[in-house]
Order: sequence, then structure tokens, then C-alpha cells
Amino acid sequence: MADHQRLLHLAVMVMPDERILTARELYRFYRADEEETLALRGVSLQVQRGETLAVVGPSGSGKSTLLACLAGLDEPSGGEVRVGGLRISHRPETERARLRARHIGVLLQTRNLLPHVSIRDNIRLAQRATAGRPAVSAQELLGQVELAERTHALPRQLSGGELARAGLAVALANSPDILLADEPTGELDGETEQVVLTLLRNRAAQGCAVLIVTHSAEAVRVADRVIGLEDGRTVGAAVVPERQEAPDVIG
Ligand SMILES: Nc1ncnc2c1ncn2[C@@H]1O[C@H](COP(=O)(O)OP(=O)(O)OP(=O)(O)O)[C@@H](O)[C@H]1O
Repeated sequence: MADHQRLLHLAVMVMPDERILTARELYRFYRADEEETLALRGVSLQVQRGETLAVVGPSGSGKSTLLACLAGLDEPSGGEVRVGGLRISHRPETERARLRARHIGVLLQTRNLLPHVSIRDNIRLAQRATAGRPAVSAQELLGQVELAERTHALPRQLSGGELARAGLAVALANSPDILLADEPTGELDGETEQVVLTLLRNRAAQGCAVLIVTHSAEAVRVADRVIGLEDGRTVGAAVVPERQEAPDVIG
């Protein structure tokens, strides 16, 4: 190999892949009893490090299905999902779970919290899914989401806003490269919504790729880009013209 080729090869090897999350031509077909639904019909997207992408669309348009396929919680019927250079789709569940634990934080509408353990132990259990020492302690994470005083609380002892922040702390337990959030501000009041959006923005500012499925105009406003889904297809993509920074509530 010539010198310049060797240098180029090295540069490609050490250059971080900015397109950390890539979905190509995703299809998801459901069959329940006699009913067949094509929930995704060829969806392609990319999210870069440091970028926030909002996915919007009417009920039933395929948003949650898309998020589940991106997270490796569900398998697309066709197409593929890549995390950095690694394919996460079309692998056994255990391998998808391993890749997810290492690279992806997922915040689901159900708030991804186990009901019978404290919020601190919810975080610790999430951290056990990866080998090695977590980069950030459960106590530190709870401090970041302003729940340091509620360490021992069970999920049912928390308010809606506190639950949303606890769910986010669990999603961030393993310092993910990618954060996927399904309606992260769903039932929150305006003030708590701003707190959660600020936390998401801060993560993106630290280099995380953030994808938010949302109905909230506020959430769309803090995104860098927005894509629409309708009937399982992307119907438009736009750069948000003037991003409104959420107030800097949490450092
Ligand atoms: N497990 C399933 N089995 C059969 N059909 C399903 C399943 N999950 C979703 N669907 C169907 O796939 C389509 C897309 O559903 P999905 O939940 O992804 O939509 P959504 O945009 O997230 O909706 P919402 O905004 O109401 O949460 C819908 O027609 C839904 O009924």
C-alpha cells in the first residue's frame, strides 16, 4: 500500500462516524388474526452525533414502530438499522440487547421503570446490562435530573414530572451515543416539559444523537431537524429555522 493510501486508510479508521444512527428502507409488517398492517413502508433516516431529530405524525402513522426498530426492540421486516458501523437489525435478540445496552438509551412512554425497585436501583440494574464500570454513578445521574433527594423512592411515589425525569435518568444510565425518546414530554406541564427538553438538548450538546417522537410543538422547536411520518412513509423533512433554546434550567 502506498504512503498516501495508508494515511487515508488510517484517517478513515480514526475519524468518528458522524452518522451514528442510520435506517435504510425500513419496512414493518404486522399480522394479527385476519388483519394485516404495513406500519413502515420504506423509511430511511440518519441522525448525527450532536443532532436532535424530531419525528412527528398522526396517531397510527408508525412513529412508535419506527422507534422500536431503531432501538433494536423490534425487528423490521425489511431494511436495516446501523449504529455507527454496526448493524443492529436482523440479529438475535440477545445481541440486539447487548448493542442497545452499550450504545442506545431508550425512553418509552411507559417510562421504562421497574415498579418494585427504587429509582436508584432502576438505574443500577440498567447499568448492570453492560460489562465494566459505569461512567457515571446512579446518584450523579439522579442529581443531573434534579432527583437527588428522591433516590430511594419507588416509581409510584413520584409525580408525573418526576417520573419523566427518572425514566430519562435510566435511559442515560450507560452514557449512550444515541438517545431515543417516545413522547418524552407527553403529559407534562409546561415547566417540567422545559426541564426535560433542556436535559435532552444538553445531551445532544455533549455529542449524543437524540431522536424524539413527539406531538409537542415545544419539542419540535428545540430540534435541529424534523421529519414527518404518514401512513408509514416519510412525508417531509425540514431544518427547524430558528431553534428556540430551552432555558438553561439544569447544568
Ligand atoms: N403489535 C402490533 N400488531 C399489529 N398492529 C400493530 C402493532 N403495533 C402497531 N400496529 C399498527 O401499526 C400502525 C402503526 O402503529 P404505531 O404505534 O407505530 O403508530 P404511532 O404513530 O406511534 O401512533 P400513536 O401516535 O398513536 O402512538 C398502526 O396501524 C397500529 O395499529
